[in-house]
Amino acid sequence: MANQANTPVRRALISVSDKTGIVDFGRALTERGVELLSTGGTFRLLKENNVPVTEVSDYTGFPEMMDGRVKTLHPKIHGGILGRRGTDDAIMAEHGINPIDIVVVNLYPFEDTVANPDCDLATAIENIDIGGPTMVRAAAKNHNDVAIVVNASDYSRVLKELADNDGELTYSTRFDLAVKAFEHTAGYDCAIANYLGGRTPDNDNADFPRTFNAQFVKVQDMRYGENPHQRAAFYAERHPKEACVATAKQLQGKELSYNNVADTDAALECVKPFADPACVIVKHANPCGVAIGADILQAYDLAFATDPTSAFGGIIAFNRELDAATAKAIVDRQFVEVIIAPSVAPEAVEIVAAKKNVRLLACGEFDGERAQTMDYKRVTGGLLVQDRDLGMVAMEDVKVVTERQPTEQELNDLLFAWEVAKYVKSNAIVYAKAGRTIGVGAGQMSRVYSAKIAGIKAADENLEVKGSVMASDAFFPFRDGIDAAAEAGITAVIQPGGSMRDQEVIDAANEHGIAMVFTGMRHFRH
Ligand SMILES: NC(=O)c1ncn([C@@H]2O[C@H](COP(=O)(O)O)[C@@H](O)[C@H]2O)c1NC=O
Repeated sequence: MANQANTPVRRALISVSDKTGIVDFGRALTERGVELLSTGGTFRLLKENNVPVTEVSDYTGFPEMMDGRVKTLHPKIHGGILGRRGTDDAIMAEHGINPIDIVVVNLYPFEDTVANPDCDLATAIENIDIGGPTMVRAAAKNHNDVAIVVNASDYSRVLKELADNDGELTYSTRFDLAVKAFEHTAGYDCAIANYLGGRTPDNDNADFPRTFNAQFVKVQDMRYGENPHQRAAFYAERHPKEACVATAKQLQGKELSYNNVADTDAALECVKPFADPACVIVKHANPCGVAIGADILQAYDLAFATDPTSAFGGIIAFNRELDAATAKAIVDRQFVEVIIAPSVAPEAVEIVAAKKNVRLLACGEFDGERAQTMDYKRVTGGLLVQDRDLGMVAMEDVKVVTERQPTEQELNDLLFAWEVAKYVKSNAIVYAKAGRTIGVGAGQMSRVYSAKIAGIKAADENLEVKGSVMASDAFFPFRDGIDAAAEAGITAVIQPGGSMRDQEVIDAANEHGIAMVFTGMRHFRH
């Protein structure tokens, strides 16, 4: 039966690696009359700061030994934590075990240790905390009577509650702290299993451990998933390494939906690599308009003009602060689900407020630097794990394979189109001219149809394909794609190359006077 009553805090065990705030917290506990027990380093720090404290070894009668491998692993400690008040009182008294009412522990910094490329196995193993998680789990299990604090950010909350409740903690706080504690040790064990599981005789592959252990933290429950009959929630990494939708600040608007999150991610990822002011408009995970400009207003106008039909209800991402003029252009012109930018000018916030449902997000600055994290894709019964596609060719990496060299303008447009194609679902064909998309063909099962669709869309919006360049996310298996491009007026092509029939494709380009470059890198996206 859960003990829903408040429980008094009379004795604390404090053993922390990260000693941030511990002196103040320990002192505040003693000022409430709480008796402190503490391990070597923590004990010394508290004592140096004149906080009354007893060393665990004095209490147990056993010294810390084996270079700290055994400090708190003693029945007088674990009995004091695990003993059920009211049930185990007699046995505790018989063995001189005093109840410990609050455990304050954070663990050896295993993840930080192994993040150092010079860390060897012996160092990693010494940084696997044993006594700490044992106490954390014991206290969390016995949350009926004991509180467990694993994070310095909870010190003030605990002190406030003790002050408000005459030195007692409520059941809901103890339960919440206990769940946090199990989440903490679960994450800790994930890191250990991943590290060691990438170094076994049968799996010497540090980046792909024998079991895949990950921890994500819930950001929000969602009304539904991709469709209304699917349940959904959004989870984030504990420490995302770059600006992203998971940590973006929502300044206004309705709650983000499942599809909003997915599409906002697609838009933000696509806009990040551009150095010039850029705008990406995404619909159903594909960019339907992308442009760079002198400023983001010009970029937005050009991106919108690619495909105003699809931009309706789209997601718009920028790589510069959203200013008032651009905000006004958007809200005056179109229905938009989400706008995301590194920051939003106060006047722009006011302008978007006129459309109260529009979700407005500020994700923080990004400078083109991307973290090499993993991408996951669920399949029935399994999980595909791969590097994020951060590969990108530079101007000097591309190889001209045709008789005609691309002009400087064509080369700039080719690289622009190539950058966009990377974020278009395969088969991806992008027509571009002067730093803007002219037509996007996405997600077709044959490359030639993606090219046809890019052309149809451009024609529908009265955009002239003639004089544009074309990017293809993978090689052309036959010359038909080049023939179709020539007919549409494409003057230059960028593609990975590598087809059995590359020569046939090059010959076709030469026949049409098209300049073609190979990147040697493919960008499928499914
Ligand atoms: N071995 C033990 O019995 C043990 N008991 C507590 N610890 C850890 O020792 C650290 C604190 O040590 P110190 O107070 O000596 O700086 C904490 O991270 C705590 O989780 C232990 N260390 C590792 O297992």
